[in-house]
Amino acid sequence: MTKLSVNINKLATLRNSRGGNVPNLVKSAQDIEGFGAQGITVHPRPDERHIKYQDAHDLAKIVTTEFNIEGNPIPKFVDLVLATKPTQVTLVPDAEDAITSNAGWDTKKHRSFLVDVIQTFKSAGIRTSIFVDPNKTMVEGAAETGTDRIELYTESYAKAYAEGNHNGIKPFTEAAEVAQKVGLGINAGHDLSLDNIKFFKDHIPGLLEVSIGHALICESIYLGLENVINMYIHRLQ
Ligand SMILES: CC(=O)[C@@H](O)[C@H](O)COP(=O)(O)O
Ligand SMILES: NCC(=O)COP(=O)(O)O
Repeated sequence: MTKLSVNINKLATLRNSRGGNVPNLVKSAQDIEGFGAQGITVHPRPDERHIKYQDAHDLAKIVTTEFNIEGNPIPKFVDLVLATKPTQVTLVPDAEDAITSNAGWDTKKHRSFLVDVIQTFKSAGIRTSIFVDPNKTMVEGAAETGTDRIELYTESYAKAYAEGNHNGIKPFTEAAEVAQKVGLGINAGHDLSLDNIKFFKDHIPGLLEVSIGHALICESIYLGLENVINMYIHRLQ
């Protein structure tokens, strides 16, 4: 079975746009779990443009499924993860000014840095995953860092699939086969959606978990519109 971890960054974006606490992230996470999701993901960025560091503390107290914190392991992120002790930390090499994550780790170049930081998290009992492109060398390099899992960066697959090109899955299937050979668990994420998730799942052996945020929240808004508009109309009669 592949677990669904819902990334709630976008709910925080919405909340922050008005100040205040609507939508309430803690209640949303509890409801998302109640609706069947098997995990909650957050990706606090250094500027706290959506998830605030305090959100990670608050969520750590109430998430009963798998709590996954993603981010670039700068010192204050490392401290946050060690203080909140999520089920999993996913290391992402994103620049401070990146709009969203846009590349996986160069696991060869950053090997010794990754070995150290992964050891720090694993010693604290936190499962580790590192964000990588679907590239054989990078996946083999990931195995040398001591990480438990990799997260395959799926943007290129999602883009190709949206353009009707199903060959975009090939490097991901190959990367997953390499990961299985070297004993790494496999997660995936970025731009996965209701449209592309089934084909992805069907072609990735051993897919343990997907984290999905942007599309899932957009789909929820769109698929909820009719219901909510009808509720307003009913109250206005
Ligand atoms: C790591 C990853 O793939 C990202 O998709 C990320 O978690 C989303 O971050 P933003 O919500 O800031 O775009
Ligand atoms: N790790 C990927 C993630 O958490 C969500 O990415 P996206 O669905 O917001 O692109």
